[in-house]
Amino acid sequence: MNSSAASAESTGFVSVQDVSKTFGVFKALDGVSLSVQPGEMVALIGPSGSGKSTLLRSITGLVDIDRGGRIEVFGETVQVNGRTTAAVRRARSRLGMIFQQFNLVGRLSLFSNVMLGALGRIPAWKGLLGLWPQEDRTRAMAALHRVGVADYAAQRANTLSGGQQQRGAIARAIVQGARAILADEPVASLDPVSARKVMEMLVELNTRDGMGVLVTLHQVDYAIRYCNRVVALKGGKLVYDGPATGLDHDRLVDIYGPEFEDAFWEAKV
Ligand SMILES: Nc1ncnc2c1ncn2[C@@H]1O[C@H](COP(=O)(O)OP(=O)(O)OP(=O)(O)O)[C@@H](O)[C@H]1O
Repeated sequence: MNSSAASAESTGFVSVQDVSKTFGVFKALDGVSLSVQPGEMVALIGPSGSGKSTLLRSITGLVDIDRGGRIEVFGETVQVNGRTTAAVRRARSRLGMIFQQFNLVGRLSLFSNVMLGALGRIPAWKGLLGLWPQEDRTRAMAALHRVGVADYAAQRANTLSGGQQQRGAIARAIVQGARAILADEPVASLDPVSARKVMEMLVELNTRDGMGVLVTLHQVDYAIRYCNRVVALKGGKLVYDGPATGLDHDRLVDIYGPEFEDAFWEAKV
C-alpha cells in the first residue's frame, strides 16, 4: 500500500474536522466533524436548511469553510485556514458527483455525456471534437450497459426521463474512474421506482466496487433501507452519527420535530 492509500485508510475517503461555515451572520455549519471510510455507504439526513448541501459543497471546494476547520479527501487536505488548496482538483477527479438535477449537457447525447467523464484523461480539445480513444468509448458503453440505459446512448440527454438521466450521471462517474461518490439529493426529483433503481446502483458501486458513498437524502426511509450508517445535521450541527437501526421514534423527533413523518417517502417506521 502506498503512503497516500495508507493515509486515506486512516482518515477515511472524507475527513471533516471541526468545520463551520458562516454566510454573513448565519452559521450554516457549526463545528461538524465526520470521517467516512472508503468502503462505507453513509446517508446524510436532516431537515431542510440543516446544512447538508453546504457540507457536500465544502468537501468539493465549492464553498470555502471558516478558518479553524479542515477537510481532507483521500488523505489530502483540500480546505484549511478558510481556503481551498491545490489538492482540490485531484480530489474532484477522484470523486464522482451526482446531483438532484442530473447535471448532464441537455443538447449532447447520453453517450457524449458519459464520455465527458473521461475528459480528465485526454486533452480538452480532443474531447470537444469527439476524438475519444477507443478504450474510453468501450468503457462508456460498458458503463451504460451496467446502469441499464445503453439503448438510449444516442438520444439527447434532455429528451430522457429523470431516472434515465440520473443513471447516465452514474455511468459518467464510472467512466471518470471515481473512487468514491458524493451524491446530493440524487433521488429527490425521481418517481419512487426510478429512485429505488438509482439507490440500488449506488449500493452496487459501494458493495461491488468498494466505492465510498456519502449521499444526502430527504427521505429517511431510503437512508434506513440503503445505508448502514446515518449522519444527521440539525441547524448546522451534527446531532446523530450511528447505525440506521438507531433512528428510533425519539431520535427522529429530535432531528425533525414532531412532524418527522413528513420526512418519509414510502414506508413509515
Ligand atoms: N450562498 C449562500 N448564501 C447565504 N446563505 C446560504 C448560502 N448557501 C446556503 N445558505 C443557507 O445555509 C443553510 C443551509 O443550506 P443547505 O442548502 O446546506 O441546507 P440543506 O440541508 O441542504 O437543505 P435542503 O434539504 O433544503 O436542500 C440554509 O439556511 C441556506 O439558506
